[in-house]
Amino acid sequence: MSKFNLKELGLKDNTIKEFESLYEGMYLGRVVCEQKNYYKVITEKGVISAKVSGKIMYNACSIASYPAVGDWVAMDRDEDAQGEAIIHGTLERYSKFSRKTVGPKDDEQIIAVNIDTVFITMSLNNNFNLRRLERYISTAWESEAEPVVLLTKADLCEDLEEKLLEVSKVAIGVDILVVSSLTNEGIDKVKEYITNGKTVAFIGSSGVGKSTLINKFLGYEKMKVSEIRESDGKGRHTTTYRELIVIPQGGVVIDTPGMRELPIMDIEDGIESAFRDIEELTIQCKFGNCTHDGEPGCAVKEAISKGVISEERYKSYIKLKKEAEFMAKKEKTKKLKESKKGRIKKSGKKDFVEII
Ligand SMILES: Nc1nc2c(ncn2[C@@H]2O[C@H](COP(=O)(O)OP(=O)(O)OP(=O)(O)O)[C@@H](O)[C@H]2O)c(=O)[nH]1
Ligand SMILES: [Zn+2]
Repeated sequence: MSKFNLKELGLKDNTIKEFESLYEGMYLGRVVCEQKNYYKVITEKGVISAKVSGKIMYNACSIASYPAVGDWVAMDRDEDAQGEAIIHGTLERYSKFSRKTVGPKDDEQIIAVNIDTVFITMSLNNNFNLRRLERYISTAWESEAEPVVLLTKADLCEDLEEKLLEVSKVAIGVDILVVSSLTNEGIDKVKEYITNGKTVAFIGSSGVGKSTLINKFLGYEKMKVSEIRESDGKGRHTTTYRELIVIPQGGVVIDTPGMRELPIMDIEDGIESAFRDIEELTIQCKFGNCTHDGEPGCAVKEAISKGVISEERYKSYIKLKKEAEFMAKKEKTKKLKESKKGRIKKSGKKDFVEII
């Protein structure tokens, strides 16, 4: 008898179609977590251990081509057999939240895939930073999941109205929720997104209260929560790896370790969506090739001088665009090199412990 209904775990019709056409005789599962190349995968019968086939390893172009938390994978061994199942393929992802790895390398690091909603979690005390929020929102739009801004620790905020106004100016077209795990304010609003067949991910800095919230949805303390010094808002990293969690009342949650930085990949489309206010203005500039740097009839400069758009937001937009353009160029060169080389071997070192 089946223990889990895969549709309730987020399986979509397109994935089923793809699976049936490509992986006859195999079975489907969803990656729960990954550590040192070993995967935990949830199937209809329960959670099993798995590893990728030699062929996947051989053909992998980068770490990002390996299965990630939230992926649907095709496996060949019967779930009741002893030992690990072998993953033979990853089904197409309908959304992917990723960043550039921290440090000098330009590799992509996948944070979560196949998510319907990405909760951009930011606390209303020390962690509050609009520029960082813009970075997260841009990445979230690029991911193809629906971004929702989740402002936590409302109980520690004394100027909520003001902060909400500021957030509403940068989170255009994005739902904004305010919660407190201490008073339970707003928790039900978050629950509305976590329903049967839906997958949500909590993303944000360390210590903003992601695990505390997830424990609330679970009804028990699954996720370790570390004490945080409220004086400077700094906390130890508690969540050390990404994990997919099935919520008993329905829905799937992906918890991710707190991020210190969010270096971006080539997310130009995401930036366009996040900064649609500025993008719309650029079309109104007198000159089609306006650089918004002092030309006459510049709608962007005019909006800034009138206070419609803040100078800081505009600078943030330019900075992100430059970063994304740089990454786009890098990606292009890298793809060219890869196609010449054929493949890249995965190094043994993995990124599951996220001290970043
Ligand atoms: N005052 C207050 N404290 C909270 C709230 N939510 C969480 N905290 C506290 O904030 C600290 C960090 O919470 P976590 O849930 O571990 O934060 P996290 O985002 O999961 O952190 P990482 O696992 O490091 O990414 C703990 O001391 C919590 O008790 C809240 O709504 N109000
Ligand atoms: Zn202009």
